[in-house]
Amino acid sequence: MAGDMLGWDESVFRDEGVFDFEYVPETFRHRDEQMETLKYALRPAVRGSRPLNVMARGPPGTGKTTAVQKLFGELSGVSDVRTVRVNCQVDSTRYSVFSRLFEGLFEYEPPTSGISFKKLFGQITDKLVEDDEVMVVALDDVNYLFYENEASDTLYSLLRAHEAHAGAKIGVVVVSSDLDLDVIAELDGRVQSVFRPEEVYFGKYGEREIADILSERVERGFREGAVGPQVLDRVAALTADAGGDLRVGIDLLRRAGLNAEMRGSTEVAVEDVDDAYEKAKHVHLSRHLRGLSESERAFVRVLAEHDGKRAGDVFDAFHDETGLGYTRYSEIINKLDQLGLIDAEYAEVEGRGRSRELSLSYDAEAVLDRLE
Ligand SMILES: Nc1ncnc2c1ncn2[C@@H]1O[C@H](COP(=O)(O)OP(=O)(O)OP(=O)(O)O)[C@@H](O)[C@H]1O
Repeated sequence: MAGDMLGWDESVFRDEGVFDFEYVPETFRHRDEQMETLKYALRPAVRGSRPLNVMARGPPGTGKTTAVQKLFGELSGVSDVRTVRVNCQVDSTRYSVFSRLFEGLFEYEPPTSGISFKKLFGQITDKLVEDDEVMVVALDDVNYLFYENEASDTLYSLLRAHEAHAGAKIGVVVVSSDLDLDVIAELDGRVQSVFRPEEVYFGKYGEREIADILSERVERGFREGAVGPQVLDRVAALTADAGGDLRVGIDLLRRAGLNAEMRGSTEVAVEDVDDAYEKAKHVHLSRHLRGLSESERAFVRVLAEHDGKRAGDVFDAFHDETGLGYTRYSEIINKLDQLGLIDAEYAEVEGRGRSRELSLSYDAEAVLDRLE
């Protein structure tokens, strides 16, 4: 067998586990500012006081969950602080959120016989008071509580815990990746009056930042020399193009590695990345399209017919089709741009100043196929 071919017991990977989505990275670059604000808000907990509440927002895959996991990891090392992260996509009612908190605190599930919310809540706060501990709760993907209309009740209970149960100290970190959702405005007035969180924004990573972050993953995940700078740059460029969700890049690295192995090569090639992207991108495309509303789908359909045209011209066609106005039209453009489904680029137009040109980020035919 040639020297650069893989034997059965060989692999391009050193540790494939670093490409798992649950993997918490060793170093967390380009998020210092966000981590500082979070630490500032939570610091009182270390001194035994109720921390400030925080709202963290930003598009998908920008490190919000990772920031919470890192901080909670550090805080759990400090005695008298309890941390619980709730994934609201899974636990999307007040009752299930508090069941999760109970479990985090007692390390066993609450009785399934169905105790009342009041009782569940009382047991949690009693325990905190008894042990003289502060609890920090992260409501990750809080947008799902809003979709279920449970957000106000859940937050109200958490934020007023110290009034309902003297001595109970709870701080809340709310995390949302739905940029269309104005978290504060959507809450009831009674919650708004007690919820004045510190705000932390997680912006999209740029291409250089993506390459920098992924280079660490490459170092840990691949054998030396398996992934060269060109491959890394290609992955970063495709990830940035697809909207900047770091998960896309991590997934591409892993798939490209598997492609190289399939060829029996010890080195990942740029073509391995491109092949992986060809296959994976439609997975993302279908996922995005499934989540769109009727008017958003209508917009995508119109754009497929007017790919690369100026925003004004596309609007005329969109308006003819749907009867919707310019405000809604702009909102749709911004959302789909954020999702990485379309590109909205400013271009100089002779004699008319700047105007936006709109194009689909995917092949129009592939999009139309999947819209049906
Ligand atoms: N600065 C970074 N350094 C290393 N890895 C990172 C960084 N930012 C994000 N990641 C990785 O990218 C992936 C997505 O990050 P994370 O889940 O924290 O994003 P998120 O903003 O919470 O996404 P969502 O809003 O979709 O839940 C994770 O695998 C995480 O390890």
